[in-house]
Amino acid sequence: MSDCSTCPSKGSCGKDEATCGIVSNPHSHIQHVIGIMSGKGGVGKSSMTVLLAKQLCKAGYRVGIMDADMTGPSIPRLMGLAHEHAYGSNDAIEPVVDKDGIKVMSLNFLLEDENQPVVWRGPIIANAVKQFWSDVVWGDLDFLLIDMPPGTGDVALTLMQSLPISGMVMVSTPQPMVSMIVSKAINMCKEMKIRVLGVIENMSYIICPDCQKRIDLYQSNDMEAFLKRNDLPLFAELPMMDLIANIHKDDDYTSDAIALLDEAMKPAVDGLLKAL
Ligand SMILES: Nc1ncnc2c1ncn2[C@@H]1O[C@H](COP(=O)(O)OP(=O)(O)OP(=O)(O)O)[C@@H](O)[C@H]1O
Repeated sequence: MSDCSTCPSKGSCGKDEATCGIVSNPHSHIQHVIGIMSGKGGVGKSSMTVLLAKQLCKAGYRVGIMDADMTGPSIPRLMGLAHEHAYGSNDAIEPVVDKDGIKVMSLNFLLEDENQPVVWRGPIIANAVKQFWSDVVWGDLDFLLIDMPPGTGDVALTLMQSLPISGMVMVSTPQPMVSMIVSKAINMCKEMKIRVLGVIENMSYIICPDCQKRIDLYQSNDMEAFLKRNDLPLFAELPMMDLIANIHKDDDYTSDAIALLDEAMKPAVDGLLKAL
């Protein structure tokens, strides 16, 4: 049964207790449920989910990731957990836990082979994603980050209607077409009465390997106007870097590369904590 007193969205939610369909797992106590959304595919939403989780974990928070991108689940690979499986009984599933203690649930952990496609109709996918909330034993978490499916379709709608999302972080890239599509996702959140907390601009620039100078990839960027139009803060700008593309092998990188990424991600974590 839904229970507003234990809900992470208590105080910021537009649903009413009588009609709310959120059924919490009695073994999960989650303080903040944060969705990571983009509207457009391929902009780095899953990568940003993983980077945020790693940074929050480094800062001492207890973190989980729900991979709700059911037809294109990439979190296991990005977390270096591609060969793991999740196990459980009839009504409880244990998440996979990574080397740093980040708890992860993805449909790929339930498939025999990660290359197996999920050819399911929308309502079945929607039910499966709801089970990631109700049946997974998340335990005590400060943050559950949800890697939302790309776009503003059926599964995104189900998640917004059925899960107590405290706020959404939008991921964009510096192209006008992307910000137009991300605007649709922002407007969807508004309609669903879910607070958009801020924006991470990914693939904003590259760093010259010789002089370490920042090189912006596009001459004109309408991000400032986009943020103003939507009254949103820019949490961080992330460079294109090999380490992000290979985040599952972050142990192989130099401390300089790790420090550079930490520095780029720090404002994103600070922005998120401030917005809550
Ligand atoms: N800043 C970056 N630097 C280098 N590569 C990146 C960066 N951000 C993302 N990538 C790479 O771009 C590809 C797409 O990233 P990712 O899967 O995170 O995007 P997505 O928005 O979640 O995609 P989808 O819509 O398919 O879920 C991946 O191969 C990822 O490694």
